[in-house]
Amino acid sequence: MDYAFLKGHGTENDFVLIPDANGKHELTAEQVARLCDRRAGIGADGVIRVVRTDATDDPAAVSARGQARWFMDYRNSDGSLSEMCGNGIRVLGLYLATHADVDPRDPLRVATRAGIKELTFEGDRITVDMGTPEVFAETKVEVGDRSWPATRVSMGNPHAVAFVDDLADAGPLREEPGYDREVFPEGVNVEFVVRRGERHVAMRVHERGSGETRSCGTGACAVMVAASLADSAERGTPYTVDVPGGTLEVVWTPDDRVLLSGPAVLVAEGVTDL
Ligand SMILES: N[C@@H](CCC[C@H](N)C(=O)O)C(=O)O
Repeated sequence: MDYAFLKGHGTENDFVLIPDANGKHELTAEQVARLCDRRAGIGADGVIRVVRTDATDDPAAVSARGQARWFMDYRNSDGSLSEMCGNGIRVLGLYLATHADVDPRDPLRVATRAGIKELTFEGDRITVDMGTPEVFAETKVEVGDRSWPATRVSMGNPHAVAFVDDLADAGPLREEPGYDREVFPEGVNVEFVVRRGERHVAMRVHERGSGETRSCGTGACAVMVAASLADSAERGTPYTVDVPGGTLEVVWTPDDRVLLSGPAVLVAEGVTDL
């Protein structure tokens, strides 16, 4: 069956969007993997089904009815579900502001599996209020025979943030880094970070369910939280987070919310039967 799609990215973290206002296109894991296939499919780090909260029975959408009109049904490229995607939700916001009756002069509330998030638009920059981070006891991550202590942060989805001497230390990241499966029974996104200057870091990420990607919005937030704690930085101090695909800005506000800002781009739209 043919259905519409769009392709977009946020700092080169790329997504296939499936507009599904009326909830007619439930996706299987196999379908998501086909769409994300970079040779036989459209190619992406993940798929976002854009569905109205009153048109799906996903519990996160059901509980957001009356507070958010749209739900981000996010899948990693292997078909697995994730709670949250910081770049994806900004691309979804751009799609709604350009293709639906969403006025970008107003804040937009979007339901996710990690709760309702609010987006604000400023030209081609979109900011998402990611809510309050949770920081847990230190853990560790491994690549080959190397291992690093890591800060465990939840941005609604799980992250382990390791400060390294050089981003090349993580190697080609073709395989999933090692981590404590008791701490992360549902897998984890692993970030490798170096300092670039004051309140300025650079990272690489191995995403749960997608492999190494060129950016990760929730990952950038987790990295900023870990760096800010290590720096004992005053809340409200903006951090610049360089990712392979661009640059993101992250602020941890005095009222304990993490704001993620960066570009979002739509590059194509069409019809597929994948
Ligand atoms: N790229 C995303 C995160 C996508 C989900 C992640 N792989 C997970 O499984 O939690 C972002 O921009 O945050």
